[in-house]
Order: sequence, then structure tokens, then C-alpha cells
Amino acid sequence: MQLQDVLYGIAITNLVGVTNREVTALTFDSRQIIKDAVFFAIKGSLSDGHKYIADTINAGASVVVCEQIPELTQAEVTYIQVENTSVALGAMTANFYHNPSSKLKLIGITGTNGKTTIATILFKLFRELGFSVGLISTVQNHINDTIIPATHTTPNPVALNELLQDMVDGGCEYCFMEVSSHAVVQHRIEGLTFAGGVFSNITHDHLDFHKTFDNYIKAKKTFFDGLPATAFALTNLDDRNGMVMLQNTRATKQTYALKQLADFKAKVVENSFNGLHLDIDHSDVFFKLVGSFNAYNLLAVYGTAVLLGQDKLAVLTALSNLTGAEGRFDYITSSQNIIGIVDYAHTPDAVQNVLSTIQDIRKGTEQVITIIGCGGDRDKTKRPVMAQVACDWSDKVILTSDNPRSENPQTIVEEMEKGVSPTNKRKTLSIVDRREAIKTACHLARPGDIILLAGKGHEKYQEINGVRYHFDDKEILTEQLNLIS
Ligand SMILES: CC(=O)N[C@H]1[C@@H](OP(=O)(O)OP(=O)(O)OC[C@H]2O[C@@H](n3ccc(=O)[nH]c3=O)[C@H](O)[C@@H]2O)O[C@H](CO)[C@@H](O)[C@@H]1O[C@H](C)C(=O)N[C@@H](C)C(=O)N[C@H](CCC(=O)O)C(=O)O
Ligand SMILES: Nc1ncnc2c1ncn2[C@@H]1O[C@H](COP(=O)(O)OP(=O)(O)OP(=O)(O)O)[C@@H](O)[C@H]1O
Ligand SMILES: N[C@H](CCC[C@H](N)C(=O)O)C(=O)O
Ligand SMILES: [Mg+2]
Repeated sequence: MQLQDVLYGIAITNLVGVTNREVTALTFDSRQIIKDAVFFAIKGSLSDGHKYIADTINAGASVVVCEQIPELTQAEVTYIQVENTSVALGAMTANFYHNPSSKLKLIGITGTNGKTTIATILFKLFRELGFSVGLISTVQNHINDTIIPATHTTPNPVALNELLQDMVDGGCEYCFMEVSSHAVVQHRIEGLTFAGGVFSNITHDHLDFHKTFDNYIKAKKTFFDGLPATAFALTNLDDRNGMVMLQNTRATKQTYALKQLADFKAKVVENSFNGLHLDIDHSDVFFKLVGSFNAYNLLAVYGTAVLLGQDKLAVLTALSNLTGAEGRFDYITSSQNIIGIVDYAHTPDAVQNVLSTIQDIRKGTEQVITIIGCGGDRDKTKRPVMAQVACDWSDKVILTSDNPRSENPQTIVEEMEKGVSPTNKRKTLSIVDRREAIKTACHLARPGDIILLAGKGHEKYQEINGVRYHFDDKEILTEQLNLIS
């Protein structure tokens, strides 16, 4: 493609060199340069892409997009100075791939918890309704029935536009994608055209990255601020920041709620291990998903489908047969009648929601044993709070390791222990080895007891010092429960 076409709509501060030249690829990583590529120098959290400009030119890059043009320039190279390289990357990538997001209906889902669940159920629902659909999610990406592995909740702009282009080529009419707060702040979604935006909720997470809760709210709100007037913005009215999201959006404002009047409304009639019975938009419907928090997810899905013009009855009929995303309230029952639940709860609010659902549906005498850890290189302030919530809502708690990443897992567990009150100490054990922790919980469990294994859900690995070792919570829990039967 010609560079001048890729530059369409970009605010350029300074330009050195020609723009009527062919470019072959766009990249922000000096290790992935091919001949005549455009290199974007990005100031990141660990490194500054400007350091690699000379290397990329040696490797064949012919265009450099940057915030500061180097003092020594090369005659055959084009240098484009912009105010923010990440913003330019998103917009230029959309141009390079011929704006695939505008050729299908792209719906973004944001919020602390529930994004994967909502996006995945929307994907399954629209497949069930007969459409060709794409999915971009934490667990995996999909182009209809083809699975593409996911590395991030929201991919980088190049991967994102490539994927959207493949979806358009695959005939997709819709794409449901998770929009993480990191992606908004890092401009990964810049240049995309959304047909709708959905907000689930906002609670404590990622304060390592956003620093304050206010910044975290602003990040989520920025997504809605950027929606076009042709889009809809659907928010959860029961969340205290639900309306904040819609304050400055140009999109059509729509709401859903369980506790107050809203455009889309539902009531939980019954919540059991067999699923949810809801009164949704004046219809009585049974769903396979467990947990009252899933009533919000189902309502968000229902509202989105109706806003996209689907027939209410057809939507509810299809929805009632669907299961949720992998590793979310995923449970097995052993021959001894011990229930083992694998769940992706990795924030204080999610842990409380999943445990309060277990309290709601337990029969009374069983013990609830929770196994929980916290990820390394992530928000440290949530560690003691997650341990405290787990203790407050369980009969026994085993603190263990999640993905320690570059941190010492023992230290992470010690930081969690700080949230355990003296009265809760007697019901808490710390076993850093996650497999041993699962084994111990299975030995402690008596018939009828419920084991909650929180934090890793669908993940098939444990990340330790940059290496992902095979580790599958559900596989190990099933194996250990079978051993004691
Ligand atoms: C903190 C964070 O989000 N980091 C992401 C970010 O990296 P960064 O901008 O900090 O990059 P950096 O390492 O400082 O490097 C700066 C620049 O120099 C370039 N570079 C660097 C080295 C080199 O040799 N050559 C080179 O060109 C890099 O490509 C980059 O452009 O941009 C990278 C490229 O898109 C991401 O891969 C990386 O994700 C890291 C791996 C990550 O773990 N991110 C997590 C926190 C994340 O994004 N999570 C959210 C989900 C959160 C949730 O909702 O729960 C997600 O959307 O997945
Ligand atoms: N609507 C909700 N409200 C509160 N908690 C929820 C909700 N939906 C799911 N959860 C809890 O949060 C966990 C993660 O759910 P899900 O994967 O759908 O969220 P997510 O927003 O995609 O998370 P991530 O930020 O990791 O991408 C679930 O396992 C469950 O414990
Ligand atoms: N998207 C979340 C996932 C957390 C999952 C948990 N298992 C962990 O490793 O902390 C994050 O990157 O913070
Ligand atoms: Mg997700």
C-alpha cells in the first residue's frame, strides 16, 4: 500500500522524506521488521521504542513514525513525527487493513468482570441464530468455528485489525470483542468503528497500572466517549458508576438493571446449581448459567441482541440453552458427592460474588473450602482483600500460588496473609504449591462439601519467570477428587 494512503486522517507534526512510497507492513516491534516496513516507536512501560529506530532501519524499515525525530536522519528513510505514536498506530493500522471494523458490526464489552462471559455468550447466541460471527476474548478468538489462540484480552492494533480483516474475509456480520482498560489507555482500539458498547461493572482491579480508581473509571469511560452517534451504549444501571460511563457519549444511551427501572430489566426467581430462573422482560426463562451475577451478564446479552434488531422470543429461546465461557463456575461432582468448582474470579468483587452464590445455593451443613492465589506483576493491593473476602465467605481457605510471573510466590502468599484477621487465622492454611493445595482441599473435603478453586479458570498454564508450564485447574481437581473416591 502507498504510505500516503496509510496516512489518511493522521495529524502529522513534522515530516522528513517522501510519502509516495510503497510500504509492506506496520510494526511496533524492532524484532519483527521486514523490508519496507513502517516502524512505530512507542514509549512503553518497560522500554522506549525510539531506542530501536537505527536497528529497524538496518533491518529494512523505510518509514519511522515517532514522537521525536532522531538528530541524525537517513536520506532514504521517511520520518513522520506525531504527538502520540500509539494513537497513530491504531489509526494507520485501520487504514492499512481498509477499516475492517466498519465492514461488520463490532460490539465492544468493557468492565472489571463479566467481559468474557458476555462476549462469549453473544458469540454463541448469534451463531445459534444463524449468523457468521467473530469473537475476540481472553480465552480464545473465533472466526465462526475456527479457533485462533488469544494472547491478550484485547490484542494490539496490528493483530486486532488483521483478525478483523480475516473475519470480514470469512463473511462475519458481527464481532463481539472484550475491551480491556489497558487497551483503552494504550490506544489499542484507536481507529476502530464500533456499532455498540456494553458496560458490565467496575470494581477493584489493575490499580498497579491505573494508580487510582478514578483513573480506572476514566479509562473505561473513554471507550464510551469515543463511540459514534450511530452506536448504542448499554450500561448496567445497578453499578454505581454505570451512568458515569454514558455521561459524554454520543451513542444512544440504553440501560439494564435488576434492582431498578431500566430499558432491559430482569428479576432472579431462583438461583440453583442447575441454573438461573429469571423473569426477564416479563418472560419466565430458565438458563444454564449459575449465579446471580450471571443474571447481569444474561441481561446485558439480551439487551445487546435486541438492540441489534433480533427477535426477543428467538433470543430468549436460544439463550436458555447456552452455556457460559470455559472455566467460569465450571463444576464437577465426585462419586463422594463433593462438588468442585473452577472459577476465574481474580478480583475481590468476583470472589465475593462467586462465594455468595455458593452460599445462596448450598443446602446448609456442607463446608465451603476455597483455594485461592493472586497473580504476580499485577495489582498488589488486591491481594490482602481477596484473602479477606475468601475467609469471610468460606469455612476453610487454602492460600496458594496463581501465576507468580516474575515474583516470588511465597511473598505473594505472605501479602495475602496480611488480609486474614486473627479470628479467621484458624481456618486458613498456606500451601504455595498449587497442586498440593488442591490435593489437600480434596483430602479435607467430606461428602457434600463444596470446593471452590478460584483465579485461573480456563488457563492451561502456570506462568513462572516467563515460562508457561502446563497446569490445568479442572484436570487436577478432577484427578484428585477421583483419587479420594
Ligand atoms: C503493561 C502492558 O499492558 N504492556 C503491554 C504493552 O507493552 P509496553 O508498551 O509496556 O511495551 P515495552 O515492553 O515497554 O516496549 C516499548 C516498545 O518498544 C518496543 N520494543 C521493545 C523491545 C525491543 O527489543 N524492541 C522493540 O521494538 C515494544 O514493541 C514496544 O512497542 O504493549 C505490548 C504490545 O501490545 C503488550 O504485549 C504488553 O502487554 C503485556 C505483555 C501484558 O502483560 N499486558 C497485560 C497487563 C494486559 O494488557 N492485560 C489486559 C487485560 C487486563 C484485564 O482486563 O484483566 C489485556 O488486554 O490483555
Ligand atoms: N457480571 C459479573 N459481576 C461480577 N462478577 C462476575 C460477573 N461475571 C463474572 N464474574 C466473575 O468474574 C470472573 C471472571 O469473569 P469473566 O472472565 O467473564 O470476566 P472478564 O471481565 O472477562 O475478566 P478479565 O479482566 O480477566 O478479562 C468469573 O469467573 C466470575 O467469578
Ligand atoms: N486479565 C487478567 C487475568 C488475571 C488472571 C489471574 N490468573 C492472574 O494471573 O492474575 C490480568 O492479566 O490481570
Ligand atoms: Mg476476559
